[in-house]
Amino acid sequence: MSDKASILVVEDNPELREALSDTLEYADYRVMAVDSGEAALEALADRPVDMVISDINMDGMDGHELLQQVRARFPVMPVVLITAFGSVGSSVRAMREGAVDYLLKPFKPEHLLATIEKYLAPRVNGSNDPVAVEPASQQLLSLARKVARSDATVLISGESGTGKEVLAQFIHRQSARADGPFIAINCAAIPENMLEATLFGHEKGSFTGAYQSSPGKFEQADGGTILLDEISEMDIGLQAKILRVLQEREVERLGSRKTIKLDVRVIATTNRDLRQHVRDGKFREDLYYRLSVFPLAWHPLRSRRQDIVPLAERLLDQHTSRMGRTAVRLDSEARLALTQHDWPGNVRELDNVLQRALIIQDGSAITASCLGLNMDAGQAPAAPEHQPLPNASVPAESIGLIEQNEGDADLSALGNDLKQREFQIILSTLKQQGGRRKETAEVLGVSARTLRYKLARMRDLGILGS
Ligand SMILES: Nc1ncnc2c1ncn2[C@@H]1O[C@H](COP(=O)(O)OP(=O)(O)OP(=O)(O)O)[C@@H](O)[C@H]1O
Repeated sequence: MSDKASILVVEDNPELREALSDTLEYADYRVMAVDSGEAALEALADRPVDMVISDINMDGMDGHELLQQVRARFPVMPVVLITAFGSVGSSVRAMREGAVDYLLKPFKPEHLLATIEKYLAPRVNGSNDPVAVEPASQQLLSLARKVARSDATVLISGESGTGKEVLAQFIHRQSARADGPFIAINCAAIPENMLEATLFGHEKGSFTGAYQSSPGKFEQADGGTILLDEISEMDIGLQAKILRVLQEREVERLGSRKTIKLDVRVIATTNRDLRQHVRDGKFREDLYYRLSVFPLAWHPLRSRRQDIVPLAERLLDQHTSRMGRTAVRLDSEARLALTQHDWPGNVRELDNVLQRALIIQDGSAITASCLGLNMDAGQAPAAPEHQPLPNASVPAESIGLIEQNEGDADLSALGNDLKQREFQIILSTLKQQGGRRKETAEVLGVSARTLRYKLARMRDLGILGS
């Protein structure tokens, strides 16, 4: 996958469009150029874009309206509007409506590039950064990026395997402490009687077996970040000591009276509802408030289905390159099966399923049957390889019926099963028609426009590649 940022240029003047595209391509951006607001929305539905640069004065949908539509669909997408010389009103309006900036015609290529650099988020598809395609995940990442710039304590919550540690590392890397250490400690994995010494360090002879002095994790993290993973599992007595460290920013090793000043950013994670834990008397309320200065929550994977396939592709890339194997892709039915599954074990479960699939798969593609997901109770079986041509009236009805529920983006809601079957029918018909959309629409008894819309939705969910 390319790591270049992708820019959508919207300009109805062909010469200017070409000049913009050339400048951007020359600067090593991936460029998509379209001539209208309507075409821009189609392009955005079709493939991932990092930034939109649009002219204001265009026939049909103008730049202001496009800005509104983009903001409604992709709230964190930076949009820069190009305004005509002298139209101060337009530029003010653009900023008020949420454009990150405007460019006044005529502008120099350097000015265009500097503006882009300023607003383009650091690439999130670098091999270590969290995958975030679902708008809610992108928002979380954008919040994380903002908080990274401060020294605020962060509490990351989320079910097990959602990516809390990945997010904590991301915050560290995005912070001014990036060159300092990142020290993670799993509070649930260390025996209770050892946790205190592990965190705070100890002096020689401070307890039986302490033959040498040793710094604790807090000291090791000095100048960097400490991650207190699964903090909810920490003994209530130790919680008081952590609170003191957070307040005083200093530690004392076990068996020592010397205080050691600390410069550490603290990130904690929990897969429990920490507030409930407080109500149950198992977690100190004062520590809870200290930690949750800036709370961030990962949704479970089943609530961010657009992340599933991109995550799967990232994980597959990582495994195949580690194994020295050539790249392996997911076929359409595998993508569908992945998107359908509810992932109670979140990304960790996804990773396990993919590793298992890599072992049993012997071609260059992973199919739905390699994943073994349809064996789970409650899952609709994946479409067979050669599904008979569906009766035209069935999908036509189902498409019409589902159309009424289009606003309902949560596939796990009622009607989920029907939608999944619809996707399977579209896929198998497309396959039978050799990918020809016109014929596929005819067989399904729907308009080309409806089919295009359905395919764009399937692409959004990662069921179809772009
Ligand atoms: N957004 C993401 N992008 C890339 N990889 C991810 C992402 N989220 C999770 N992973 C991968 O999934 C696995 C689980 O992630 P992680 O350990 O961060 O989860 P966790 O929420 O901290 O889990 P636990 O609560 O069980 O400790 C890791 O292998 C991680 O690399």
